[in-house]
Amino acid sequence: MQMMIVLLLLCSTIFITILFFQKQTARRKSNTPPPSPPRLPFIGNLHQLGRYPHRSLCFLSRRYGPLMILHFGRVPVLVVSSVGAARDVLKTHDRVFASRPQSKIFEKLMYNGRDVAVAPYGEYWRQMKSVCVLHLLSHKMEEVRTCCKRRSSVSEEDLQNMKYLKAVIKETLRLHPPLPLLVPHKSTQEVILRDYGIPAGTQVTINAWAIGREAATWGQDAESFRPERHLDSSVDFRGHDFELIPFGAGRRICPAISFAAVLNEFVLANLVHQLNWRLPAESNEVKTNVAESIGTVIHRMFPLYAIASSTT
Ligand code: HEM
Repeated sequence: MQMMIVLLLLCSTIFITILFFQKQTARRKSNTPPPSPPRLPFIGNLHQLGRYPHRSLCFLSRRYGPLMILHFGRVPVLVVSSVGAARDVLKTHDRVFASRPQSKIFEKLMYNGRDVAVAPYGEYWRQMKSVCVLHLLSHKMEEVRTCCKRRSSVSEEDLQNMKYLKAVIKETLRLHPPLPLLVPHKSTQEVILRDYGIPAGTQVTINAWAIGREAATWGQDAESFRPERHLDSSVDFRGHDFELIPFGAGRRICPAISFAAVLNEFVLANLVHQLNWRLPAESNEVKTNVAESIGTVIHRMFPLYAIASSTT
């Protein structure tokens, strides 16, 4: 009997000690912030962003890792640059990171910050988003469908079979996402991400451009435009596959994905089907130069001139 009591006491002491150490380690881990490149007074790391922030951040992430903290002036920003880290933020902790940072620019340009795209996470945003999806976009999609049916010689059934056309659109969005850093997110509570402590109120930037070019996912030819890679792959841009997130993922995903996909496919299919296309003789260099120009969204620095002629 005495032996049993001693054994029980011993087991509970071991158990309590393990619990204590686990708690201590978790506390130590949660106090560790993600790595940061050295910063300058006042401007922080702003000088390292350059003309193409998505490229500079991708370069920095190779040294500091898929989760790093940069300072935009005095504001700490968590930069997310890998498939796994994006999944952690946009899926595992989706609710925590579903808010938006507020800024004077958003206030001035986006209806006092009340536009659905920049509204903080909460009841107002929820209502705006459901209105947006249910009414505006479904109505617009119907409009596109009826209008396309009347004017187009490519039907929706035809589109289902145009596997290569869909692959071209996917490959374009992989290498050239119009919003390479998505729209900034903000955390609303403290969270531990891959052993790093992320305080509530942290601004988050997700580098969809870097993720779309990750060699570990896309192979050694990740930088090449090769639509064929999508023909036998189930990876899609609808927010389930974190390898391809030009529309974001999780609660803040672009509500217009279906609308934009249908529109892109119809327009491209009809342009190719109804017209013959050729390049002006002198434009060979421009044709291959896909340099980016920075604006609200990324676009070509050198416009592509092409000559259309009737197929009849
Ligand atoms: C190819 C076309 C498009 C692309 C690549 C795109 C991409 C995106 C991205 C990356 C986001 C932010 C996702 C995030 O924060 O994680 C977004 C949000 C949003 N997009 Fe789009 N978008 C496109 C077209 C459109 C169109 C045509 C509309 C409207 C008709 C639209 C309406 C919105 C709205 C309202 C949000 C904010 C959602 C929220 O904050 O809850 N988008 N889009």
